[in-house]
Amino acid sequence: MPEAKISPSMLSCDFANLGVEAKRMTKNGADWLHLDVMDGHFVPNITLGAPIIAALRPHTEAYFDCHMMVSNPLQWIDDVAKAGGQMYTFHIEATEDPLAVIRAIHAAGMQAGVAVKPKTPVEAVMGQIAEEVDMILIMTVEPGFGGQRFMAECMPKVEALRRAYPGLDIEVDGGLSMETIDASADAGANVIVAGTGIFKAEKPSEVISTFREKVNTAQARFAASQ
Ligand SMILES: O=C(CO)[C@H](O)[C@H](O)COP(=O)(O)O
Repeated sequence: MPEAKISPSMLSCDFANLGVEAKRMTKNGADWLHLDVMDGHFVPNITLGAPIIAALRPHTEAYFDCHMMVSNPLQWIDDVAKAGGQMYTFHIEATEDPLAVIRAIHAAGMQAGVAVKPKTPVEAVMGQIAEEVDMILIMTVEPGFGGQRFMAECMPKVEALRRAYPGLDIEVDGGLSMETIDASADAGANVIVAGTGIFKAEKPSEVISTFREKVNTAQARFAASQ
């Protein structure tokens, strides 16, 4: 049964204090840190890249969950691996040869994730791709910016994946909060990314522990029904 992993999106942190913010999240119970890499081409925004990941690496032992919103996913694999990235999640929409990208990520010593945008059908990552990746990310907003509305209409994709791949890590990202966690957990997601919902909360530790409890309860229910 895949366990809950809560991955605060550093997109919502104080970028002038990245190391302090990373430590604040792990102190509050975060399992992973979600690093949103944007290149200004795949999405209309620019955030951080390998040099900043490398600068952050000595400040925390947290697992670096790198979400690569870039138009050429092969280009950054070695840089991110050297910088200390551990999960390298690329977008299925950004490549014509996803298996080559997955294999290059594994060859660089990282885990491989594949992400799908809200309008991309889940079938695009099922079959051979799902069998080779370590995680599938179902975007619940259009990638590019934090603070957007959660798209519940993406939940059937999570349900279909969980039915087909009971042991797979399935991540959701975008608009996750105390109001939207139930829909995500009940659909079968076990890796929860939240920026605004955690960083802007009065008590981030309570949000993180609630997310974890809801995911683990839903996963146990799902396992019992198998
Ligand atoms: O990938 C992202 C945007 O592309 C962010 O991780 C995501 O939107 C998180 O922010 P929030 O929880 O505020 O929606």
